Amino acid sequence: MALLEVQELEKKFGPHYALSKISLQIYPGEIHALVGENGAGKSTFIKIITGVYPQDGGRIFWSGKQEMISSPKAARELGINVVHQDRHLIPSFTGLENLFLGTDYPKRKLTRGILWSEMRQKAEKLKENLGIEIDLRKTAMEMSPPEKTLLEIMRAMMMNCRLLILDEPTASLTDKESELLFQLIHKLASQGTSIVYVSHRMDEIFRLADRITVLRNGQLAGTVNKSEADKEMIIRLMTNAEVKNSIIEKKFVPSSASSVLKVENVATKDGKVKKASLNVRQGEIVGLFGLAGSGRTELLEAIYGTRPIEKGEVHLSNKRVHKLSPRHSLDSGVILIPEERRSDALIMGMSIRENMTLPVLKQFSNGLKITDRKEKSEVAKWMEYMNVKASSSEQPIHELSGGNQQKVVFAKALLSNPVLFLCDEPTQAVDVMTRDEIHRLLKEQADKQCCVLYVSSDLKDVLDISDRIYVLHDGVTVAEFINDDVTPDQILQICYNKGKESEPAYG
Ligand SMILES: Nc1ncnc2c1ncn2[C@@H]1O[C@H](COP(=O)(O)OP(=O)(O)OP(=O)(O)O)[C@@H](O)[C@H]1O
Repeated sequence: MALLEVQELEKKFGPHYALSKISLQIYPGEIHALVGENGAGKSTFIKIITGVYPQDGGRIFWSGKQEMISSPKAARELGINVVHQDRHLIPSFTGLENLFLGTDYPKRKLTRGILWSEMRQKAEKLKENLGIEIDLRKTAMEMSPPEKTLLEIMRAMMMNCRLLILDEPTASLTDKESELLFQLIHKLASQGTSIVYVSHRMDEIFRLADRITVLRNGQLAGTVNKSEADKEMIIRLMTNAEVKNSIIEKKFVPSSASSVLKVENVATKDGKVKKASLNVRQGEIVGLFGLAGSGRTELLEAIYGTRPIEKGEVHLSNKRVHKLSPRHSLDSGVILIPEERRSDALIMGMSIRENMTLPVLKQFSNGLKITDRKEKSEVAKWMEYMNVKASSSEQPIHELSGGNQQKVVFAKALLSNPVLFLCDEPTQAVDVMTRDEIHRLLKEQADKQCCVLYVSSDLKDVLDISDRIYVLHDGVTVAEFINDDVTPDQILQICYNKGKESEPAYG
């Protein structure tokens, strides 16, 4: 019997169906992947079965019994837990405190004092059962992304989870860290826990899933056994179109080409970047790869001017910048596409149009007022170009799916005609077609004599797009490769062999 069965599930936002007559079953111990283009309805489905949204139609059965999942608490009581991309941990709490969050701490009968030793014992037992090595004395903010994911999975299992939903769990993990996470997922499934695995990364889906459900425009495009499917078939189900294989040609930009960015021995005040040196030339796409905690985001922030530097020099177009700041970067045509785009790149209360044109309103002014027509036609052009799925440019940005928000961030960046893109995980959470689209677009920009510094935790992503690659380890740039015949292994060897301290925390 299915653990979870939904029949003809529906959800409407205004006149628009986000989900229409979805029926599927999840069996005990099954790893079930849920895939679909950005805006296909995956998050809406998860929100309904975890009690965040009420359904507008259809039925939900749990172990054969019809249920109304009216709140997240009701979902947890049934045994349904979700680990989100935006992790739900309290940063200043220790691992142990976070683990017991939302549960009744065990207390002494008379004094009501918390029984920490009992909590520790329970946590240790769970760690042993799951084969997890993690230091629960660390606070959540001291933990690396894989450690946080583990902690959330442990927390779910603490609550007797029977259906664990993982929403893009590998988004900021490297291949090796992901591989270890997969082992844990298999272990959970073999112990009887059902897994719903949401991801845009096809390799992982085929590596992990028993069955794959594809959503398209809020409808069920199909559920298939992995053994009977291949990537092309899944993409066809997602898009209803033939697969285009786009390979980005790498180019060799000679060292005599004019330098747009030069970073020399930069160290940040907080010590996250210790000694970084690199250069990016006109027309070039340069990848920056490192494990979680290597300082890749921090280096981009230092260059952009949001993370103070203590030592070293940054030169833009051969001029040393003495006072790095976001204002100076914007004025110099440097754009940062941040990893935390929801909080750092978009204003959730504003519309798509307002978000896109806010930094460049001057472009649309005739000296006296903003010319609406010009603004709207530019916005429409970029929305079409980026294939943003929305009811209109006036739709509030918070109503868009995660991937469509990412597309708006890109469109906004393009509107300001940058000379240098600093991209931090730009393809995170976007579907495979949009990933190719973003690559193509950056390539086009580079061909127009712009240039790109590209950070991604997905090594394949870096190898697919970059002309040259720097490797960052513990805040230090330790290697540089021309991306002609360099292999993923060569790069990972450097990352892992440079220091044992960056070993991921799995047992
Ligand atoms: N609160 C809301 N108000 C209005 N429309 C919404 C709301 N939440 C989602 N939608 C719409 O419902 C549709 C499905 O969105 P959903 O977030 O479920 O997609 P998704 O498959 O999870 O996409 P992604 O891969 O980009 O995260 C989209 O068209 C989205 O704009």
